[in-house]
Amino acid sequence: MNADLSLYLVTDAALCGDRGVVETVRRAVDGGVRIVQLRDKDATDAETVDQLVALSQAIDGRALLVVNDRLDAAVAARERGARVDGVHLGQGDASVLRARKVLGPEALIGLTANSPAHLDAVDALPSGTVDYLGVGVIRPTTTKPDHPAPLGVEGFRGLVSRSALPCVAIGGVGVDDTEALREAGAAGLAVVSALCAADDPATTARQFRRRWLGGSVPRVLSIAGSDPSGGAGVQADLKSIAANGGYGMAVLTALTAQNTRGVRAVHVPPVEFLRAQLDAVSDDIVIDAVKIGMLADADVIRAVGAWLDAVRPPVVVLDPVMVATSGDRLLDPDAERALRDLLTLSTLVTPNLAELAVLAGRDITDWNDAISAAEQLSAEVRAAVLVKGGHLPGDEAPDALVDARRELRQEFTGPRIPTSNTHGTGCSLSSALATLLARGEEPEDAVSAARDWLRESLRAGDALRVGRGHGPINHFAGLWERGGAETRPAAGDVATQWWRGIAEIRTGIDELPFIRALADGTLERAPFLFYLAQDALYLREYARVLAEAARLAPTSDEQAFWADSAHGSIVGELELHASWLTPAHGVSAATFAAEPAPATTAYLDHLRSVAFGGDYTEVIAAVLPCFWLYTDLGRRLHAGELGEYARHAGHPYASWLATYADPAFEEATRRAIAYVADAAAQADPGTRARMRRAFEASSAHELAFFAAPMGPQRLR
Ligand SMILES: Nc1ncnc2c1ncn2[C@@H]1O[C@H](COP(=O)(O)OP(=O)(O)OP(=O)(O)O)[C@@H](O)[C@H]1O
Ligand SMILES: Cc1ncc(CO)c(N)n1
Ligand SMILES: [Mg+2]
Repeated sequence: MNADLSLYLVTDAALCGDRGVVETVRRAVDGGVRIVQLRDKDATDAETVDQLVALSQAIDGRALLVVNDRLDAAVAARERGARVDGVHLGQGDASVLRARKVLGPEALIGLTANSPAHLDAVDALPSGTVDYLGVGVIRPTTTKPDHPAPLGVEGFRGLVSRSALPCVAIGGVGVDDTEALREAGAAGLAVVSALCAADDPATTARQFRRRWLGGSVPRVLSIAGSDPSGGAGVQADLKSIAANGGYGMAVLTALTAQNTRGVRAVHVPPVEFLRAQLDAVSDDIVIDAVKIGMLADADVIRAVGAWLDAVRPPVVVLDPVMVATSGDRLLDPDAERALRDLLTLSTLVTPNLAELAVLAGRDITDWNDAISAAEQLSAEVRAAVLVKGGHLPGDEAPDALVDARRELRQEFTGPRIPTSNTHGTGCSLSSALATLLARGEEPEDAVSAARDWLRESLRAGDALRVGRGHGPINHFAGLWERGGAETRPAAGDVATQWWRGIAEIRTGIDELPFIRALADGTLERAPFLFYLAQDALYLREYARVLAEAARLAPTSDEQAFWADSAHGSIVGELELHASWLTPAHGVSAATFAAEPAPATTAYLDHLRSVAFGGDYTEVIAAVLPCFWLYTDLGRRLHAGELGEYARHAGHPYASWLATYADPAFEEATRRAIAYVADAAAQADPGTRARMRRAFEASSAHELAFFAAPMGPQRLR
């Protein structure tokens, strides 16, 4: 069996807690877990059968399901209609020979092995008895009380090198072990605590996936029609996949005779030949994502559906191509109905407005309508839906990502690019998304990165001069414009873009009563003290996050810089206490040692969750607004831009104002911006999108933090 063992979840009911095993598994599979092992030593056989039935429903074929030890329960669950793919057996459990006999040649059978003697015993079995080995434990772990001495990565490497079978590393495996274990020869990571006890198993699973695939190239298959003019169909898909860093493959559903002005003819090869293409790819190659485009007719749809059901790639992006940009129908009405069944096998569906109306079975008259139709469709087919606003009238080209299961509803807006060269935008977008999702990007980040890339490609389309109708986009604009293999934006452009992106937040800060009163000298003592006390609480924790940035820094310059900044924050915190806790100010220690306000807690939670994720680039993006917004505000206050009185020597808080207009602080901010912008410019598009999200979230928290001293919370 050509199973993808890369991310293997082993359940532990106690660690799943109130969320329960079923919900934990559902979310972990959403995030890219490829194989689930039900392991519950305390459950009775009858309970195990019930759990297998429930898990099989939650997994819904998206990952493999095996059970630890309980061969009879596996058989009984199969009799009740559950899809149980196999068993994992320990050295002391039922014989693997018996398991193979009972479950059949297609079943997945795993065996625990943690010594050379175990490996020799496996070698002595008839070939085809065992599919993979679980080798561990890697580190000491509490989830297996009777575990043997930990192997560590080197012990694992030694055992794996002697094994002819794929080996999954198990026992105390955390996200930070990913690269070392992959490099040591692991076929996958078996994870218990890190996933079962995660806040959100989907996010953690994606983290594992990103790290596992880090540096490697995702293998992305397009199942679509051919457009000989090269702007749409598999031709566009292969270009998009390549432009977004994937290895592209293509299975043809249909050949069209079309150009930039329209479709002249369609030829659909026999469906047996489609099946032969699909099997040829999946029999040999692990597929990280599938993009589905034009499907021609109901037979083709059913063949693709059956193949998907058997292979279950981790990411399926379905672009329900029904009508070409030229207006030509690309699917017959019978097939439009069959298509709905395929949606339930998808991760993400990307209809344009007309397609969404057909799929949701209702009229769509405006953008709000479109979003609610997308929500309805998402709930019905249990997939995320990206509704595309490319065909809306007006100056905006919005898209909206909705996922009813996650109650997610996020809009992406941007000015419409003035061009008629939009042939194949839908194909290109969906393949870019498949590629980014295959790398484990969060769906929101994938959409944001794919849109940035698409917009750049749309802007460069006119210069291609292909055809006299709706011409194609330039998929490689980013690559070619900057010469050679350089696909990266300039650091300066990143900084400008990010700063512009928070313009509304900056204006919001300027307009706060607190800032206005600070600028014109009318700020009262109570809100100012409230602010300072919260700031002292904030700075202490902020220093810890800066220290984490120092810990993760790739160069000693950066390490020293963040460590200095951490030091500066602690000193700042102490100075705040020292300068205001004086009889002259009449402030008691009790007033100053206030409880954190909700805005403070929210900001710190955000910073800590980014720091806990352990990605240097995101941590420095998250700490940047605290430098940048303060320097900017300090400079403008000092220059009297927000009110003349801020310059007055008699300003009640003059000494405090001076600290933020300090040239040394300004220099630190300049360096922080440079480190973050350089890192973002060099990062892959997904990382860049995550960095930007962390930056924007911190900026929004800054606004809320400044609002708190005079906000409704405070006045309550
Ligand atoms: N002129 C434009 N400016 C900016 N973005 C655009 C423009 N036209 C389309 N887009 C974007 O292109 C993507 C495809 O949207 P569209 O609604 O055109 O899909 P589609 O009709 O499926 O495309 P296709 O005709 O290629 O099948 C969306 O992200 C949309 O926002
Ligand atoms: C082959 C093919 N697939 C999709 C589209 C949608 O643009 C097209 N025009 N041609
Ligand atoms: Mg389309």
